[in-house]
Amino acid sequence: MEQKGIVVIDFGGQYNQLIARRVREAGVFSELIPNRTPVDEIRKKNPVGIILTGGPNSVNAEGSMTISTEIFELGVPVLGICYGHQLMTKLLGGEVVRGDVKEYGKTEITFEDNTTLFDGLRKESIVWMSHGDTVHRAPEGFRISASTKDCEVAGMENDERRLYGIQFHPEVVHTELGTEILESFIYNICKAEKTWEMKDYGDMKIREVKELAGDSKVICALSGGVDSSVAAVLVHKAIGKNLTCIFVDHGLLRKDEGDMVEEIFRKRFEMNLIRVNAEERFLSKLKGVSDPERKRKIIGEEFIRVFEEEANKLGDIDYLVQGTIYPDVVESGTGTSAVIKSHHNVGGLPEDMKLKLIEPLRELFKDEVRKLGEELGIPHDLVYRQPFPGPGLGIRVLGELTEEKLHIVREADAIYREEIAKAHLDETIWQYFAALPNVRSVGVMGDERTYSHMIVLRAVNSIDGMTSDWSRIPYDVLDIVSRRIVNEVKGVNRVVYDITSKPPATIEFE
Ligand SMILES: Nc1ncnc2c1ncn2[C@@H]1O[C@H](COP(=O)(O)OP(=O)(O)OP(=O)(O)O)[C@@H](O)[C@H]1O
Ligand SMILES: O=c1[nH]c(=O)c2[nH+]cn([C@@H]3O[C@H](COP(=O)(O)O)[C@@H](O)[C@H]3O)c2[nH]1
Ligand SMILES: NC(=O)CC[C@H](N)C(=O)O
Ligand SMILES: [Mg+2]
Repeated sequence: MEQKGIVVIDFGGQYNQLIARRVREAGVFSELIPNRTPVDEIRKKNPVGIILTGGPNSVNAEGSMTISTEIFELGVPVLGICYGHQLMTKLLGGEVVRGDVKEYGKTEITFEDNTTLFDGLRKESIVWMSHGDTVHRAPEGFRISASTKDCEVAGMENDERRLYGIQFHPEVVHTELGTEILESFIYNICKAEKTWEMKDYGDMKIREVKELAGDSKVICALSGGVDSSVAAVLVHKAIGKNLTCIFVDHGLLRKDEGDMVEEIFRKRFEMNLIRVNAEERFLSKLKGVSDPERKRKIIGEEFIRVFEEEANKLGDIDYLVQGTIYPDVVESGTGTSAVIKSHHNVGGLPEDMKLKLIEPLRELFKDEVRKLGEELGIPHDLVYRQPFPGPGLGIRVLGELTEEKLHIVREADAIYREEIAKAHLDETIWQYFAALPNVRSVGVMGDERTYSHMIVLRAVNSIDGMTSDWSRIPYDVLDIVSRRIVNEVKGVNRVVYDITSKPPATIEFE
């Protein structure tokens, strides 16, 4: 029987779809399936290998996600990653404990000599971790293949049974040898054949949209950002003039952004575009609300109400296109994965929504969307714009929004962006912005006491938005930005720079 690639079993981790994507990138078909899938069904798929993903549970907690031990008896190599590594340990008789020291983000690791999984790789490298539990004792028959300062069993293997466990995440780009390690599992251990190519994704989606929409009219939620621009161009190729894009100025955009988006879009694209100025209705709905998830849900619902009204004006419209991408989906919670934040376009949608969604980019990550955008002929500078979240400054002013705070963060952000561009750092930093925490502190300005707002600057390097590290912006640039913000933006007396990676932080603050 033909072997069908690598099955990735979902225990609710943040990077699960990323694992399947990395396997496909390596040239082997891969799909993500729920952990409740009966082992018999997995057997029928006849996989060449199985990967158990990470997840938010603790294997020792009651009711935590699990799988039948038959999975280890299929004669197919199994790689457990993070939660998967811990689960393999527990199910096979080893011991998992709450670690004294937890590891989040960048971690130095040492690979042992003569391992199978790390064969041919240098001994010391950097991996990305995100765990609180730790394997205290590997199951019988396993030997330790890697360790870190705080985690003795960071890797374990049992060649006879072809079972492998690793505590770190090889699927995230910040793990230095991640691709090599996954390829070692795929090719050296599973002996998979290269049969999968990620081509014609755009053509496939264009065909799907054509079939779905037929001759009917469709609207597209367009922010001027990367994802919705790519989605709009793709759908436009499928249905042409039947597409109308709707850009909402919700009063939470950056300085001058509304006019800029409108101008660029009208100049560069031949698509119908409606701009809706909805500042007042968004701000009045958000008045007095300080909980981040409440804010996200209010913004998500209000977006849809605006789209519904515009759809009614245009006549008979069933479909709404959104530039939703996979990180929006997984961070909003999928049932197995935890809710990290409800992205307005997924977890923030109202329940009583009438428009049906078309989301051609839903399985993709940011860097894949960019590649697709260039293939569709969208100019490089548009495709490589930095991301800006749909809820905008609404989640960059932490806690309750006021006109004053929005003004402060907008001005500070504009200065920051101007200086980053002057220093030619805008091409290399993935995303950078100012945020306003709900904190005041004491300062002394012109010999007088001040008690004013603090601005936080954030800049991160990432590829797919799933993990990130903070950018090492030269001190001189930070110095100019700080001085300009305090001098030019009234109501600010302190500027700090965020030096946290994701995980444990996220890129945005709410
Ligand atoms: N101001 C807006 N007006 C209309 N639709 C919006 C607006 N902001 C966001 N959306 C919709 O929500 C989706 C998700 O927003 P998100 O910010 O993740 O994507 P984007 O703006 O298209 O791309 P980027 O990540 O580059 O900012 C968008 O693709 C778009 O469909
Ligand atoms: O469409 C969006 N709707 C949202 O509600 C939202 N929240 C965060 N982001 C963007 O997603 C990426 C990952 O963000 P976080 O690390 O903050 O979760 C970063 O690029 C964020 O800017 C959003 N995009
Ligand atoms: N990323 C993971 O898979 C984490 C596993 C488990 N929840 C822990 O904290 O150790
Ligand atoms: Mg955006």
